[in-house]
Amino acid sequence: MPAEPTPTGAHALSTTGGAGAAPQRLAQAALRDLPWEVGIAKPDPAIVVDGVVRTFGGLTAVSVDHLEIQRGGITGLIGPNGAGKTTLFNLLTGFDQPDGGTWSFDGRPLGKLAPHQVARLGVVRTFQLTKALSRLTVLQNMLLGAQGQKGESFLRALVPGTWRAQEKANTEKAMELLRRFKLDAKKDDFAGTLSGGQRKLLEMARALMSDPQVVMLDEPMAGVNPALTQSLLGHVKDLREQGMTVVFVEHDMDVVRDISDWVVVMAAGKVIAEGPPESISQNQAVVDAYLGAHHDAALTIEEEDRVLAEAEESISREEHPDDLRRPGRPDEKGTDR
Ligand SMILES: Nc1ncnc2c1ncn2[C@@H]1O[C@H](COP(=O)(O)OP(=O)(O)OP(=O)(O)O)[C@@H](O)[C@H]1O
Repeated sequence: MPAEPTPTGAHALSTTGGAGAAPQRLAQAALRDLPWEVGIAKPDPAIVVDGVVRTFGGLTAVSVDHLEIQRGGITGLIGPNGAGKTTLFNLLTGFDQPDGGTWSFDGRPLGKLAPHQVARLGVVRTFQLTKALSRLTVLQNMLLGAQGQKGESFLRALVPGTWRAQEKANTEKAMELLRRFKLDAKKDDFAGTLSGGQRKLLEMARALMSDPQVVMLDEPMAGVNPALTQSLLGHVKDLREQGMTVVFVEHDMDVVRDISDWVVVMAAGKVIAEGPPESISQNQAVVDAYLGAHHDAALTIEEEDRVLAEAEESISREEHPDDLRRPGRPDEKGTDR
């Protein structure tokens, strides 16, 4: 465990009140000086999770004892594949229900609410565009966002009359967002014709149609080319500048380090570490559970040797498929059985 910094900033925040300063700057300052402890209380939490457990058969996908997400900050959620990040997102936004536990936004319990109800309260998440959505235009997708992310019941939202009264205002808002995300020229294109990066931008823009206070982004940079990555990163930072609370799942540690004010690390369903980005690589539990196991980690010399030996073996097998008595194959030497 790293040495704990003195929590001067958090206390300074609560005593000075920071009159006139931007809320997001205060959030960042407060987070910077918090102890790096799992479950640590935040000065001004937007989301509080308590004892949330989700099992699938015998597998515990999520088991989070206590987690607070600071208002106005960007929190990165990382962990190896299968750690439970997406399941936690699903639970917090009403797309899945837990076996037990409670969670709240601004002190209001969010349990047992449907996704569009959670969205109406101000918490939205991005999710993969479905095939059906790809057959709607960019603008239609945006207008669906205004319906509070009903998701799969989008057909109902398209029935004339259910949204006509608000359509003009919503269209203006949608166009404004599309301009911001540089997608306005594509408003009449089918979403399915957009590139991966443009779809991510559309997802983010659509999430903003319901004026959220908390935005949860599930791998916003995945599949995005480097040119658009910078643009997406800029948009995520913009959300914070506008006072929103951002939680995002990401595998790319450079991205995590670049934009996170705070990082939460999950492994096997549990939060195993939290702290500012610079704390993460210093935490042995994280290195063991996450960085060491991660597919992006550089190979050690021993691993490289093993991979090379396996490749040579495989090439040799292809070149001499009939040579079953080749030396170096343990199962044929009769010694390893
Ligand atoms: N609907 C489901 N039915 C059965 N098991 C599930 C279901 N959803 C998730 N799981 C399991 O729960 C565990 C957590 O999965 P989850 O997708 O939340 O992990 P993750 O951290 O988001 O992983 P990744 O980084 O690969 O997206 C995994 O073992 C997964 O196989």
